[in-house]
Amino acid sequence: MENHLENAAAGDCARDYRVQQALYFKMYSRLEVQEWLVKDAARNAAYRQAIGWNKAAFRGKTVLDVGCGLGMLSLLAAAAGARRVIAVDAASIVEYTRHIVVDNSCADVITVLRGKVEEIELPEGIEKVDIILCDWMGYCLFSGNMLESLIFARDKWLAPGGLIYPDAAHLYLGAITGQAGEDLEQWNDLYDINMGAIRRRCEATALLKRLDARQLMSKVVLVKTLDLYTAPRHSCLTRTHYELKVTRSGHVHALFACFDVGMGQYPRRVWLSTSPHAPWTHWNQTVFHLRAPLTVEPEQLIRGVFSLKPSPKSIYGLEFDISFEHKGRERRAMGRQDYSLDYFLPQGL
Ligand SMILES: C[S@@+](CC[C@H](N)C(=O)[O-])C[C@H]1O[C@@H](n2cnc3c(N)ncnc32)[C@H](O)[C@@H]1O
Repeated sequence: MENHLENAAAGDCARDYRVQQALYFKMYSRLEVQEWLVKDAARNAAYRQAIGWNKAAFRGKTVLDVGCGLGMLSLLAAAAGARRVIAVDAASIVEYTRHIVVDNSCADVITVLRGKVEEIELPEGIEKVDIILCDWMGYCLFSGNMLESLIFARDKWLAPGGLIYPDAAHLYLGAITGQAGEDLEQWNDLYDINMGAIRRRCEATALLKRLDARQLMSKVVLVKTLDLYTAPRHSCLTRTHYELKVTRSGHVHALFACFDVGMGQYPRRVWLSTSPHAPWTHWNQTVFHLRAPLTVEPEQLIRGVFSLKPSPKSIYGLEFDISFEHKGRERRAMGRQDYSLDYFLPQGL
């Protein structure tokens, strides 16, 4: 009986996994989602520069574009002189990518394959690739779980000494104050209505927000570094102590995370940053609201442990466990909060 139940549960999991994956690729088949990416000016400028400034690395090379979408990175690689580009994506949008490739006179260089990178075969005669391009980063760097697909492709096909774009990533944590009306207090009395239920939801959700650099109350600190040449599977798992030094007096309403990725060879290396100081990207910043604000002064410390792991409920989501401690002039505050980040909800899809 127990076995039967276990098998049924395993069956449910597998079905749920397939449903989630189908929804994920359906989302990426929507034009507005791809449009959002190909119109993200800061993101595109970084890829354009990194590939365009490193033409020598691409000339005559075989390139694999993992999750090619509308093929922008493949086209940049072709323009940089790649001999052959294999563009792979499981979303149906790639039927348009085939036309884009033809319309840009690249059909002799770029081959578009529709399928999951974990399931496709490379075209005959290609055993290894010299370069892998992959825009794998999700919200808070790791949501979307695409890093696993990049690692799969790297281990299977990247030739010794081959290159990955981007090949390095850093995740940072900082403290912010809320803009007027943006802190959680607003939900207690919104036009005389108690919306405390939303407040409680916000306290348990990692929210995607476009922060203004003037909201920063501390410098950011590094909580994760990744070298994509060596990163093992499940690299998103993180548990690290952090220490934020406050830079000015006021109230800290939330912690936030942002990331950057590096690509290209020195001295023509390019960094794509999602910091509030950098130009806006579709990744925004990820905000972790505190239940109660901290009253802080310059040089004081907010310290604690930042933990991140894949969501047990969603292949593409993340869960965070963040503790903090702050010794203010008047009182000592300590706390620990859990947050989840669902891949689908933030885009409202
Ligand atoms: C963030 S988009 C990037 C699109 C494109 N590279 C660009 O830069 O505009 C990620 C793409 O990867 C695709 N993708 C994600 N995981 C994949 C996998 N395991 N196999 C094939 N395609 C995948 C998605 O369908 C989506 O189109």
